[in-house]
Amino acid sequence: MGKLIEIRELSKVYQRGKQKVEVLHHIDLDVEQGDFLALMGPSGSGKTTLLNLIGGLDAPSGGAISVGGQRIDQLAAGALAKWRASQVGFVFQFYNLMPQLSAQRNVELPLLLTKLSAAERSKRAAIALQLVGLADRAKHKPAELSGGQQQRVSIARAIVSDPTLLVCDEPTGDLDRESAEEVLALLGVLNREHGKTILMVTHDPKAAERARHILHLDKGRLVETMVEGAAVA
Ligand SMILES: Nc1ncnc2c1ncn2[C@@H]1O[C@H](COP(=O)(O)OP(=O)(O)OP(=O)(O)O)[C@@H](O)[C@H]1O
Repeated sequence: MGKLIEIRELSKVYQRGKQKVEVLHHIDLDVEQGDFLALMGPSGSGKTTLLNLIGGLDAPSGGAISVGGQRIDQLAAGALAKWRASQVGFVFQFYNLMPQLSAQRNVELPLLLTKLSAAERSKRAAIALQLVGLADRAKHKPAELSGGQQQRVSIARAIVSDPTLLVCDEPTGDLDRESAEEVLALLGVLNREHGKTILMVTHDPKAAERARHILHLDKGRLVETMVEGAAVA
């Protein structure tokens, strides 16, 4: 399938008062197109930081990140935002839906940044909601949906722009087992049948088992895993 993500010598330093704290230490990682990668590790090990760098939400302190051949660490803020809008879908633990908007309108939101007509936006959002099994909930507001349904709306929002990469930060962290399984099954379908490359941070070993590979981060370093084809470069 080929390589989608190439990370070399990636580091991230946060300034805390006068102190510098290096939370990622020279990370090397390759991710194949079509992979489904679970990222595990203790609290504070840098998982969210790494995910946000790969998704272009934050800039590294050093090193290189290429996604689809594009050096995203070298893009200026505006170009990075454009890249992100077209290439990455984000799924968060607490859904981050707009409470006053219907499911349909929430899913349409990323398309407001495009030149698509209102009719086309509406059509694409309806298709995305159908794909996550919530066509009949399009008019509901988030408060009128269960946690699992809200997370599926947020997944519809993440895929509505047809991005290559889905970045999921503890997507099942706020869900009961049954809803978590539904969300994981949906991510599996998006990976296998729609070719989405998925990076998922999780604390849940059952969630991690649904991925193709599991990576462990410890104190800002990737540690080798025993899983087949471990992707540490
Ligand atoms: N904006 C920031 N400024 C300063 N320090 C930060 C910032 N963001 C994160 N950190 C620190 O970086 C370290 C790694 O944080 P990160 O959120 O990436 O860890 P994590 O592995 O995702 O943790 P958790 O599992 O608890 O979500 C932590 O020590 C955290 O306090």
